[in-house]
Amino acid sequence: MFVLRQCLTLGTKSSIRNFSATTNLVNLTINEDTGVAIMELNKPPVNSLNYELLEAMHRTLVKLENEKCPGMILTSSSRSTFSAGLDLLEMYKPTVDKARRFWSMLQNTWIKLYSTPYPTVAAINGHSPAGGCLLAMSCEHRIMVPDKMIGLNETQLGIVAPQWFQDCMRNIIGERQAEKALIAGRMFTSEEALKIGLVDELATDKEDLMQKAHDFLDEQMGLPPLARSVVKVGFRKDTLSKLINGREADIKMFLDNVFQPKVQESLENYIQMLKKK
Ligand SMILES: CCCCCCCCCCCCC/C=C/C(=O)SCCNC(=O)CCNC(=O)[C@H](O)C(C)(C)COP(=O)(O)OP(=O)(O)OC[C@H]1O[C@@H](n2cnc3c(N)ncnc32)[C@H](O)[C@@H]1OP(=O)(O)O
Repeated sequence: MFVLRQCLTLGTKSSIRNFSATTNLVNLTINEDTGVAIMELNKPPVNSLNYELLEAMHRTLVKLENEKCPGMILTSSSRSTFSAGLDLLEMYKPTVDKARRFWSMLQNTWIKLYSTPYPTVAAINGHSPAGGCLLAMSCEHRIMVPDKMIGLNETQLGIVAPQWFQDCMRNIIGERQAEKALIAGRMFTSEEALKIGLVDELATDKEDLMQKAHDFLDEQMGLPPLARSVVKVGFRKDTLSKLINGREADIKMFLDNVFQPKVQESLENYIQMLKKK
């Protein structure tokens, strides 16, 4: 069961309720006046997406949906990184059961995030490679601080971004740009990402980032919510249905590939390179 611990109630002009999932991997703050939720990933040092973080995100998204959240900002407690993407240790020499459970939770979390009826904005306050970029792309709007990197870099690691990761990118930056970016496993600076439309706005610093995120939500929350969400989900339904109808095949793709000696070798070299940095 999703147990939430109420940590603090601030009686300021805009009352804010702070919650922490029992794991503390996700900090959830809800503004009592506006209902806007801030979901802050909190798995130091780089918010790598392991099973536990994905599960905490999933539970938080279910809670927000049940409570008819009007808008959500996704951000990170790390100073350097929004999310370093999938936790490489989840894919390095896992058991079959562990790998299956991990991939299935990744699917669950993405389906929930991509299909929220309420508006979502990624306040990207740090690097956002691979699975981190997927999270950002799953929100409706992306705002990023300068001088950070974002993109689907899987090819550079000797692995392949799954079809639904690729579809998310194609939906945002178009066929040609996505093809070039995915083949190269290209990481974009914040400024380059703005130029190709991978992010929508740049912010000067964290404060400006959060202000811009709230401004976006204010605008969206002024629209009739049902009409807004029908249009949103209509745009996303093909991408969603492809995964929802092909979940088992997607898990099989992951299991078939992740245990390939070449993939394991690439992962091992990459993990070692990161540790030596
Ligand atoms: C032959 C092919 C056939 C087909 C194959 C198909 C395969 C299909 C299956 C696979 C599909 C999977 C899709 C994958 C998606 C992903 O998301 S993979 C993850 C990609 N992520 C990255 O490349 C990011 C790697 N990290 C970084 O670049 C940097 O860490 C950073 C994010 C830019 C932050 O830099 P900095 O602040 O300098 O921190 P660091 O010192 O580098 O790191 C701190 C510690 O964190 C560890 N770490 C970093 N990233 C990860 C990670 N993703 N997972 C686990 N751990 C990570 C890093 O090792 C450091 O650890 P310590 O040294 O122990 O402190």
